[in-house]
Amino acid sequence: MIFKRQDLGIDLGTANTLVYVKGKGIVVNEPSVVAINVETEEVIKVGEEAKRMLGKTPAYIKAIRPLKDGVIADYNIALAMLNYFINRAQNGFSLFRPMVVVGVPVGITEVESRAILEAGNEAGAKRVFLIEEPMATAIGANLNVEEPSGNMVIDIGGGTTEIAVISLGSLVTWTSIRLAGDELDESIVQYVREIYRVIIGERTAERVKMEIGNVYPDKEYDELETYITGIDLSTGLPKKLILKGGEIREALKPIVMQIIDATKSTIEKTPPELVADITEKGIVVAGGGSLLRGITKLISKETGIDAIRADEPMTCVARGAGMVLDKLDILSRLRRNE
Ligand SMILES: Nc1ncnc2c1ncn2[C@@H]1O[C@H](COP(=O)(O)OP(=O)(O)OP(=O)(O)O)[C@@H](O)[C@H]1O
Repeated sequence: MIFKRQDLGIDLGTANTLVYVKGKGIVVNEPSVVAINVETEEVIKVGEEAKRMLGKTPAYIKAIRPLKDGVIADYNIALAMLNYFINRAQNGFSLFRPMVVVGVPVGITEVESRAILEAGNEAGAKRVFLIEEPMATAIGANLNVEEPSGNMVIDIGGGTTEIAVISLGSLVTWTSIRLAGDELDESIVQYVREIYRVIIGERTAERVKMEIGNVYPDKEYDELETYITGIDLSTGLPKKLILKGGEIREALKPIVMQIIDATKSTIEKTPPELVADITEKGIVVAGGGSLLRGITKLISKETGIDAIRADEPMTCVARGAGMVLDKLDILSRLRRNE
């Protein structure tokens, strides 16, 4: 039993859900996947164990990702997942209902934000606040978002890429595109199908991206390689292949260049004084996509502004969402349930 209220910051992500507890740090960091029994609708597994089942379930079990493009796609499953993670974060029963701050994409609609507010409430939160992901990222990356000076962040997640310039505690310019890690995986699936006539699943594609994915021309990256096994389209039988870093860079390029274009257009919309600040401080890159080899170099080359990967780039949103509970000025401006 817990006798003190424990407020939470949550990154309810398309790929991963993280929960930050004030004073304790990140206490939940698991894939946003739920396995259910389709006959009884009972939840079988949540998180890592459910992710291992993706693409490998018998007919009566379904492994579901309840978020798509950063928003709830399946309300009941998302609620079950949120419930489970909030309970885990609180380590069992608590006497007090927590205040919860959830990171959400900037481009979220009214209906989409209401779904998250309601799910948070039903999952036991006393009050739910929604913070725009780039703002949470910036706070989590320890940028001084309240000063009258431009700070630029790019958060490349699983479902969305969020780009924003922040000054005086608010977003000044931003772009949110529904193109991120999932689409990078999909481009690897397509590449292998087109070039080798072999079908692979999304989990294999994600592994390839993590092991040899790269976006900046470099001999060292060209030489990276990994093995995959897929199904040969012409025989219907398994086929082993070796994939090389150079070809994966080409496969990822169309998506990555759209992220670069969105970054450039955000800079173009930004007032010159703030661009001058950003040029001095650099662009902070976070989210799982910031781990792609060469991404900061590519952003620097394409924009002419230094890009730096945030420390612990995959936990920035959850940490920032938790830390904003102490920033009353910003907290008071966030969307919340009444
Ligand atoms: N080493 C790596 N190289 C490239 N991509 C990676 C690496 N590690 C993780 N990723 C990718 O990062 C993505 C997940 O990032 P993150 O957890 O920041 O997203 P999310 O918060 O769940 O998504 P969103 O913000 O879009 O809702 C996945 O697509 C994953 O494949």
